Amino acid sequence: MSIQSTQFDSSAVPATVERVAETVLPTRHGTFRMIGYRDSGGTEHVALAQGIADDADGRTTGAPLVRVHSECLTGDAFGSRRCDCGEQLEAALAAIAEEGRGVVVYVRGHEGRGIGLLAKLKAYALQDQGVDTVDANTALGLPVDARRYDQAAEILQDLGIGAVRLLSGNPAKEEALEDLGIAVVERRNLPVPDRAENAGYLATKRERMRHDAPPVADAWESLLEGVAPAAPAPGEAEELTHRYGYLAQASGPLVVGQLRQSLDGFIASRSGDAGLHEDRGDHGHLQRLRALVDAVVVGASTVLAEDCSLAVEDVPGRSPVRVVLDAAARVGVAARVLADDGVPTLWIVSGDAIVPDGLPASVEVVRLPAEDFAPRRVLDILQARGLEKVLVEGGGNTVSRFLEAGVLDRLYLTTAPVLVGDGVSGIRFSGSDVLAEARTAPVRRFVFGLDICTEFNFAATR
Ligand SMILES: Nc1nc2c(ncn2[C@@H]2O[C@H](COP(=O)(O)OP(=O)(O)OP(=O)(O)O)[C@@H](O)[C@H]2O)c(=O)[nH]1
Ligand SMILES: [Zn+2]
Repeated sequence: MSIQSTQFDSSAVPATVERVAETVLPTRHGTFRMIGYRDSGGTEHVALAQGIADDADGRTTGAPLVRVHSECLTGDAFGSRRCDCGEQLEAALAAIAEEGRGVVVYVRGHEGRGIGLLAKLKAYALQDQGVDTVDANTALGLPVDARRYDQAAEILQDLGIGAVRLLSGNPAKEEALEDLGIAVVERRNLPVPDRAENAGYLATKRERMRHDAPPVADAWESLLEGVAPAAPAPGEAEELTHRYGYLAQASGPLVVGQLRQSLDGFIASRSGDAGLHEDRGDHGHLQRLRALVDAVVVGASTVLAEDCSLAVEDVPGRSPVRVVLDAAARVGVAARVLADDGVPTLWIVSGDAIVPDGLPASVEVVRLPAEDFAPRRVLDILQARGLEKVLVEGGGNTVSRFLEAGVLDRLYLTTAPVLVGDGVSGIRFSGSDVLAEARTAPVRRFVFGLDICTEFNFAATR
């Protein structure tokens, strides 16, 4: 059953609003005019406005952004994730501040779609037992939606607004305002991601209350914003969410290692020829890892062998801060990791290493005692700079040192389908005489072209 319209006949009792107070409200989205109203039933409402009532007669030109926001104590004040109200309110204030123009009409008395706070909590209790939001109201003998919009319309009229671009996913709001004489020239959904906790509620709003379906969000863009889509589309979106969701959403320190080596465990030939990495099946995977971390760590030998830039290429995303571990300062000024390309670099060298003059301002030289290049120490330096998510990218020696020090939360060990026989080692560490002590952890396995990647989840073993 689809609920076709609000069930309250708003023409029955006019809700005359009276302007009672006006002040300013500085918020994290900038300063708003705040205008307080009381309706004839005694309910108090507020409007937060920027840049309106701009013509000589105090009328508002054009059609500003307007959010008619239904009071929701749990979502707006407590940040509840049962609904999306709090995030919609934030997004509306942000959108208005960005245009420098618009209004949020905050409608009190709309709590619980007009049934009140405690009735909403009772409805939540029923939903905890599996009833959806529509049937929960009905089971309580209450209307599915009892909201009226005449106060909001009157407030808009008081602010000289006759036409709006409405920030809402609810067509019933648009219809109600149109009926009350406000022209809705456009209606758009606020870009608020679905959360695992509110996915069911939002799905019911869409299926049974005519709310707009969300725009098909680009899963990768959401991951870059630190949100794993709750219901990614099957295919690539689902794969990326499954593979990188933990990394995108992590808050706090997280250290990921990656290394690509030949099937027999080498990263280059005896003479240092690293040609096996020119055409890597896991190229996209490496780029995505870089895009999701704050900093990427490499050893000097890798920089000397490959002159890599460590930048994010071929996928959307920001390049991480580069961290070059180079006790003897062997990397030359011409190296791409030291280039002035908009990406900061921490060049970690020993106390007495000689560093050339004329480094770009984007390169910070950090000096450590030569005997103190321990992975833990390096991570502390990064953390002190707010670089929490770290990718240890190479080479074999560096990744092995971080592995042996027990600081890797995950390791992506990728094997290329070649046998090198003898050469520069990939993962090597002191190990144990007892095979039962061999390093292991829960694993996931990914196929990237002809490469096979094994992800060790060491964090899960701690
Ligand atoms: N009765 C009831 N009310 C709810 C529930 N979840 C949220 N609400 C209330 O619903 C109101 C917001 O309505 P929504 O349907 O989420 O959204 P909308 O305002 O119609 O549409 P948008 O403009 O897109 O936000 C707020 O007053 C909330 O308190 C619920 O499970 N039951
Ligand atoms: Zn809510």
